[in-house]
Amino acid sequence: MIMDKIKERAISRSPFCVGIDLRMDHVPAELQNSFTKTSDKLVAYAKEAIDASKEYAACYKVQIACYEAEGLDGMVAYQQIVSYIRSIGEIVIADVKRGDIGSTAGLYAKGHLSGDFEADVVTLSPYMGKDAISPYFDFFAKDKGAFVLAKTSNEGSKDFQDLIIDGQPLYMSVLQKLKEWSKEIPGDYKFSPLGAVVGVNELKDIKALKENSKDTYLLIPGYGAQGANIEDIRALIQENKNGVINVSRGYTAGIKESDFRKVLSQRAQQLAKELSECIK
Ligand SMILES: O=c1ccn([C@@H]2O[C@H](COP(=O)(O)O)[C@@H](O)[C@H]2O)c(=O)[nH]1
Repeated sequence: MIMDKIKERAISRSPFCVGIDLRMDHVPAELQNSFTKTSDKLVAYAKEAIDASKEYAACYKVQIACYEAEGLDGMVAYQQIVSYIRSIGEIVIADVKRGDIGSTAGLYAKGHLSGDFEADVVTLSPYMGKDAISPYFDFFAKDKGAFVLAKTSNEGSKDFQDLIIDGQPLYMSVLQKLKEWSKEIPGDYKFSPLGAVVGVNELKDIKALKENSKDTYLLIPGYGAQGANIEDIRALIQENKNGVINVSRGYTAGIKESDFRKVLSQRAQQLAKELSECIK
């Protein structure tokens, strides 16, 4: 199943989850000048970034906000980038952070796990509870999955996620619910298709967190641009190597050199090397 596939690639390549979070000012001059349409510029740079990293990537994560911000043409780029990643046999996480009542969740599930915008995995918010998550289960039989926000990497994660309820932080209850709900998901897998997003930037009770995320596959954001380091991530990932690490801006942003292909390739290689330390 999907999380096991991501794990296999994390082991055989590296645990680098390549973030394709492109802003227009990330696109190098050569590509800016070669195309007129925003979508063509974004897709051209995305393909360069994907091709330069595919040897090392466990999976890709595409942040939909980057493309929504560019309007209709941005969404054309989003669609082409997501389908390009799948067309070359790579795994794509749609970072869409959805969460709504069941009937609406079913539509989001259909929209992002099939059809024009088909990805392999989506990110979801658990705030609205089980009926906002369970409509995605129907797609898990088709080798799809979801990463549910448990403890996010931003400072504001403490506002709600750290609230002590029944003697433990709320994010711990999210992890426990994911384990409970996973028992209802049929299929032959080691890691449930229901994974969790856990950032290490604002973590306190790592021991309890590890206890509650033993059998859950993790998507770990926050490395580099947001300040998380290798040691923090090493302390979170367990012996069963239960996680991938996302880097977005640290890979694609701020390349001024005309030889941007070389820089992408160097960065991909370097990030893969660094991040591999987290699962040694
Ligand atoms: O807790 C979270 C959940 C999601 N994100 C997303 O991950 C990337 C991080 O980008 P960087 O440039 O590597 O900081 C971005 O798409 C966020 O929306 C997160 O950072 N933290």
